[in-house]
Amino acid sequence: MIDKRPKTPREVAAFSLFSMAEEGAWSDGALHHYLSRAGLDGRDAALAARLTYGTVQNELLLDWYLRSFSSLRLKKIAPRVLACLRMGLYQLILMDKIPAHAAVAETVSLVRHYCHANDRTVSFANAVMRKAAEAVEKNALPRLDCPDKESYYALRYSHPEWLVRLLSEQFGQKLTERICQADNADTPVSVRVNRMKTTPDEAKAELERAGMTVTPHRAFADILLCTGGDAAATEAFREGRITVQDAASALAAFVADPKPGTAVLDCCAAPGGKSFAMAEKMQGKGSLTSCDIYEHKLKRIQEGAARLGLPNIRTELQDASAFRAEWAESADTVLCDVPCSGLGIIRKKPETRYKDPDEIAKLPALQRAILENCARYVKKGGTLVYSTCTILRRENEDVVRAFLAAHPEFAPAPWSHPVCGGREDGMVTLLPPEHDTDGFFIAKLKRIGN
Ligand SMILES: C[S@@+](CC[C@H](N)C(=O)[O-])C[C@H]1O[C@@H](n2cnc3c(N)ncnc32)[C@H](O)[C@@H]1O
Repeated sequence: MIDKRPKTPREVAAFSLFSMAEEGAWSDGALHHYLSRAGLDGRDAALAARLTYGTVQNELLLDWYLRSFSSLRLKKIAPRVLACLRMGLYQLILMDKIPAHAAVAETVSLVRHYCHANDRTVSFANAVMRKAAEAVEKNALPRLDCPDKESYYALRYSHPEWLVRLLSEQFGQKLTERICQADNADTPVSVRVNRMKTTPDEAKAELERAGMTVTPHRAFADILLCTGGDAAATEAFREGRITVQDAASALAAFVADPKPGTAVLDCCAAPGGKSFAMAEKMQGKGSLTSCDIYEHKLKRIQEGAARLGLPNIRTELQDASAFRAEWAESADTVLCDVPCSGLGIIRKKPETRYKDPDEIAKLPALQRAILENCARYVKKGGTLVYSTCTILRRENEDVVRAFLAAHPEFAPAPWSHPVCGGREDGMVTLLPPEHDTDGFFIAKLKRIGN
């Protein structure tokens, strides 16, 4: 992280982008870090967030424009300078409230002060920004001429073309465009109310008193959507009356439906969101074993359980693809919330879209191995839930269908919820523009027998 304390929204955004480029930081983590150091007021903090996320969300489009204004190939531009120019073009081309002279002057100032730039580099940045400002002013930006709709969506909404083509095959062109749009929209922070400590009405009033605008989720009573503040910095959060969780993730716990006093295994549990929701449904009674393959992540689960007042969560370091003989047929409910491409949560983590597609293609084999292994822990008559935060069929229905074909002892278990209605085949793919949730997949299966 950069040592200097940022003082302005643009400095916060630029430092966040530098940390992403130089240290592989996540956008939300870097932004949170620099915002906490800057101590900006609410409006400036919102501007810093918009500049950071907007630049990442539109990176491919901004680079496409940049190529027509830059005398240098993008590969030849130093990473910090490139980040500043992208953010500058974002303000000029895609934001409507920033005066052009401010976007130009502030970008050049960032390059001069924070990019180890010599005079030539500063002049270069100035020339790029001035050319872009002139094109915007004369309404003479280059047109996005693309050979087909998929390549247009890929450029317009800065999604990799391989992803847009896969989504288009699965969902059709219209819905694919809406998914890409939703991925770039401002998203409220979603919190789930801990019913063991408060009610949705009380939590809403408390968050409003803390200055936030709070809207209950249209179909999920425990979920409140918050804007205008940091829900995780409130007393309600610190004292465990709320936790940050999307409706889709909370829905997975609802679907698992663990009863008080039963034995539950959460195989890929960190940082613990679904374990917490399940433990609350169990009213703190029974045993919930929350496993992860990374020891340091178990601490996050323990801290969350303590904050929320959930005595029945126990953590275990365990590889979900490796068999633990003593756990065979021991759990009433098993949740496999497997590692996945994360392509359903682009609206929260915009850089997820730029992950290596070759790495993503390897995931179904691991997901299948985890499901196969953890299914062995389900008691006869027990429940197995498989979930991901991706919307790619090959990580979702394909994994579950292959599993069911090989395991006649399991069958789909129907369920229903106002978020998505009745699911006769036990499965749902949630989409941000349709369900007001993250993109997500949930499948509920039952082990046959008593
Ligand atoms: C999608 S996240 C789980 C999110 C979590 N269920 C929640 O609701 O907060 C997947 C988790 O699986 C863990 N993981 C990855 N490979 C694993 C494996 N082979 N066995 C167990 N956990 C694994 C990751 O460390 C990560 O914490």
